[in-house]
Amino acid sequence: MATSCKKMEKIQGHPCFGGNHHKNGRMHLAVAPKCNIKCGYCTRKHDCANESRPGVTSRLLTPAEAMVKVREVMASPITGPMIKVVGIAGPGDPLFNEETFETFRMVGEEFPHLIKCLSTNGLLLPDRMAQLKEIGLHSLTVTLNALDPKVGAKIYSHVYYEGKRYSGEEAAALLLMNQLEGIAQAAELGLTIKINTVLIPGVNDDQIPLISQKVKELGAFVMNIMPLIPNADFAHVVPPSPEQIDVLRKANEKVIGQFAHCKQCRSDAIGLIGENLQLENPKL
Ligand SMILES: C[S@+](CC[C@H](N)C(=O)[O-])C[C@H]1O[C@@H](n2cnc3c(N)ncnc32)[C@H](O)[C@@H]1O
Ligand code: SF4
Repeated sequence: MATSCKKMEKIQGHPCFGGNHHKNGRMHLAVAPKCNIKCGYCTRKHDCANESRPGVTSRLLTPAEAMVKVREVMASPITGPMIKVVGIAGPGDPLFNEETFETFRMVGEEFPHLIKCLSTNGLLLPDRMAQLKEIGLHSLTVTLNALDPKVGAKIYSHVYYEGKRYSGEEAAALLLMNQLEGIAQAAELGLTIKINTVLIPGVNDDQIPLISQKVKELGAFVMNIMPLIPNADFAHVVPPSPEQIDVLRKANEKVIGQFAHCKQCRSDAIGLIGENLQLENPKL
C-alpha cells in the first residue's frame, strides 16, 4: 500500500521514525506504572536523575499532572516549537494502564496537532486496538524479541493475561500470538509501526533476521535493534558493542528499514532524541 501524503508528513515530524531528529522533539509522559509481563532485562526500581535508560522516570504523573506538563512544555519558547510528538512509553506497559488512554484523550482535545505515539510489549494490542483507533494514535512501537517460544521463555519470566499468570514457553507463545496479531491489526488500521528488538547476546541473536522478515510481512515500517543494557537477570551478560549493532542493522536493512538514532530514552524524556531538557530545567 502506498504511504499517503498526510501519513508521510507525520512520519517526517517524528524523530523516532526516521523524521528530522535534529529539529523535531518528543515529550514522554510517565503516566503508566504497571506492567503485565516481566522481561529479564527490565528494572524499574531506580530513580536516578543521571541515569538515562528505558523504564527510568523521576516522578510518575497522573493524567491531570501530565496535562499541566504538556501545557508548560508547549508554552515554553525552548521546547514549544520543537515538540511534535507526545509519547507514552512507561515506565510500565502503557496498554495495561487506563491512565494512558485518559491522557491521550485530554492531549487530543487541547493539542490536536501533536502526534500521538505509544510503546508497548504488545500483549494487549488486539484487546486495545479499538481504543487506539478512537484516540487517533499515529505511531506504535512494539517490542518483539523472539519468534521462537523456546527463546522467548529465556527472556520472559512471566506473562499476566486476563487474570491468569503464565510462565515458560506457554507465556512466551501467548505473548507472541498477541504481538503478531496486534501488529497485523495495527498495520490494517494504517498506524506507523516500529519494532524494537533488544539484542541479548547468546540468547536471541538468531531471532533477529527472522523477526525482521516477519514484521516486514506484517506491515511494520521500521525496525530498531537495540543493545541490551545489562540489568536484572541479564546483569552478567556482556552487551553488544555499537559495531556489532551496526553490522546487524546493515545485514537487515535490505529487509526492513533500520532506525539508527535510538538513544534508549527514559520514560519522562523531553526534547530532541538523546536530550532530556526536563533534567536540566526541572520547571519544565
Ligand atoms: C519505551 S519502551 C517501554 C514500553 C514497554 N514497557 C516495552 O517494554 O515495550 C522501552 C524499551 O526499552 C527496552 N528496554 C527496557 N529495559 C532494557 C534494557 N535493560 N536493555 C535494553 N532495552 C531495554 C524495552 O524492551 C522497550 O523496547
Ligand atoms: S514490557 Fe517493558 S516495562 Fe514491562 S518488563 Fe518488559 S521492558 Fe519492563
